[in-house]
Amino acid sequence: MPQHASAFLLAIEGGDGAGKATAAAGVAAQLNAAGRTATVLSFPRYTHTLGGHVLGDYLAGRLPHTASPRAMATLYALDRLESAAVIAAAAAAHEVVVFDRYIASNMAYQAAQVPADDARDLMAWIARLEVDQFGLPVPDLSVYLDTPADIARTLILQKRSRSYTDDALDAYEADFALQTRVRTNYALMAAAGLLGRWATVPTIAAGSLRSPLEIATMIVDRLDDARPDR
Ligand SMILES: Nc1ncnc2c1ncn2[C@@H]1O[C@H](COP(=O)(O)OP(=O)(O)O)[C@@H](O)[C@H]1O
Ligand SMILES: Cc1cn([C@H]2C[C@H](O)[C@@H](COP(=O)(O)OP(=O)(O)O)O2)c(=O)[nH]c1=O
Repeated sequence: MPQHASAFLLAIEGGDGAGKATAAAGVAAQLNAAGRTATVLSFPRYTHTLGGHVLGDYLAGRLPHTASPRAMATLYALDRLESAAVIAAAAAAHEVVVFDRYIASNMAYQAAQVPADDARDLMAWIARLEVDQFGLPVPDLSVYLDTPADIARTLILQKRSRSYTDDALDAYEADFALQTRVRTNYALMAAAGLLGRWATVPTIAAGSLRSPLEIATMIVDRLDDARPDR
């Protein structure tokens, strides 16, 4: 198996229904077709980790009470900590590891649950927890898929059924105001370069959704901009 000690870590980020899973799969397919080995890791890993199982129960509304944003952030971070060996193995065996959500999701979503004035502090707290304390790698590039909330909602409702809930919308997806704050947080993180380098990819052009192929191509172009020597 080829070893790529310095695999490029590409995080696909955005709100629910922004098209992340589709884009992540498309990017990996394009890279693999070009002979550049790539794999996708999706977070949360609901069925693989203890943290993921608990999160699935929470998102499906099966837990008896709400948890604080810091407690929730810790569960999501635990899911990644439990996956550290899987991340390392993927990075050792591929040139590019594509994350379908990563640490920035925790920052965007949990900071959307606190007053706006406290959002930056919570984002910094999560980055310290995951990177400094848990030792998780910072991505080489995070791509923010900028999909307007109304389009994203339509896409969510088209989505296949999920492992942790039979509902069409999970607890976060059903909260439209939350999705708007999440988008604001992503824009802030991308502008400030929190958690490393960012590129924003608008999924809408002239009022219509770009094709999955076009979106994947735009992301691969950003990846090559970030790593011009490869
Ligand atoms: N560019 C696109 N054009 C048309 N449909 C799309 C596009 N991207 C995603 N979809 C569809 O929208 C739904 C949500 O996409 P998905 O990639 O699962 O989003 P996310 O992972 O961000 O929640 C899926 O049914 C998917 O097939
Ligand atoms: C990975 C991650 C997700 N989230 C949130 C974003 C989503 O609203 C929710 C579920 O993630 P997601 O995998 O996008 O759910 P789905 O299976 O519906 O695509 O968890 C965090 O708050 N922190 C995290 O670290």
